[in-house]
Amino acid sequence: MSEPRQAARRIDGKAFAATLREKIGKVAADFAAEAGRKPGLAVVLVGEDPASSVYVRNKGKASVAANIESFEHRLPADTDNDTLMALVERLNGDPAVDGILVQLPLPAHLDEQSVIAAISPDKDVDGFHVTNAGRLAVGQSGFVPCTPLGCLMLLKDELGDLSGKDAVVIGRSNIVGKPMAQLLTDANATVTIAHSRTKDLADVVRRADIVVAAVGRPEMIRGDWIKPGATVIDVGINRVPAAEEGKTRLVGDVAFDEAGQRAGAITPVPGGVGPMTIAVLLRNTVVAAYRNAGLELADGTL
Ligand SMILES: Nc1nc2c(c(=O)[nH]1)N[C@@H](CN(C=O)c1ccc(C(=O)N[C@@H](CCC(=O)O)C(=O)O)cc1)CN2
Repeated sequence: MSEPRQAARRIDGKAFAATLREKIGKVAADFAAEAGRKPGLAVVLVGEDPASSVYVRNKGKASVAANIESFEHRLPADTDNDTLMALVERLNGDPAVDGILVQLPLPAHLDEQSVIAAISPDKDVDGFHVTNAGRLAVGQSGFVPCTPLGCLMLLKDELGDLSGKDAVVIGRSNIVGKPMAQLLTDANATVTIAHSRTKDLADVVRRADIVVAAVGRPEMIRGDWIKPGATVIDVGINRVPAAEEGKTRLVGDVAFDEAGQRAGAITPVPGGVGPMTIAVLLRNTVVAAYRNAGLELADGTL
């Protein structure tokens, strides 16, 4: 009789992100000594979505702790497109602002695409502007979206070289799925992008050495879909009812306990990919500051 598999290694994104933020803080301090000012990050929140408010507050706190100037702009939920665009234009022209981020999702009456398009590509630290998406697609340096870049950092830390690995990315959003697939391809993995119309999804996942789940459906990826020893990166952050009446809890897109019996390593939710999103945002802001000030940041520093 075979022994039951040992539980997977837990990839600690929270600890990895803390170490990265510390390093970013030192590089930001070096920048300030050289440029005579701190790197600056402007975050714009429209409305009062509770989760978005928390993320924006956390971005401000993390910026300050990493020697980055934080400019927070909170606008009422009924802000119109022209007012938001005017603020973005003002931030584009502000020399103290190196990075601009408009927190998503925006209220339904606002046009997300036109707002993102209005951000200067050189200040687009979210990496959502088509110019930066295009730069990533053709291998030019630009800004890479924070969540997929954070996932890649965790994967490289866990596996080292990704060459020749079979990877599946479940989800094809512009913010996570597509850039993730591009980053894995650039790292010489063989990549499949799966989505809601993929046939036999479980079989596609079973072939993968690397699974990145970004579908936004609680615990959709089951344990018996996971190839033994695979590395599983769970991007999902889903709030579901908890056992205790009236309470909620967070779960990922992967059934963590089941998958953890087969995977070699797996990110938890919370404490996996989520904290990397903010750490990489700070990293992109410091990189933007160096570029905008025309100063040299040695390759591989961050
Ligand atoms: N303009 C942007 N909007 C949004 C982005 C983004 O990258 N740019 N990503 C998400 C939200 N997000 C950052 O904005 C974000 C999500 C989750 C976390 C995080 O640390 N999550 C924790 C759990 C937090 C909780 O208890 O709710 C974790 O996973 O451990 C950070 C940032 C959508 N919008």
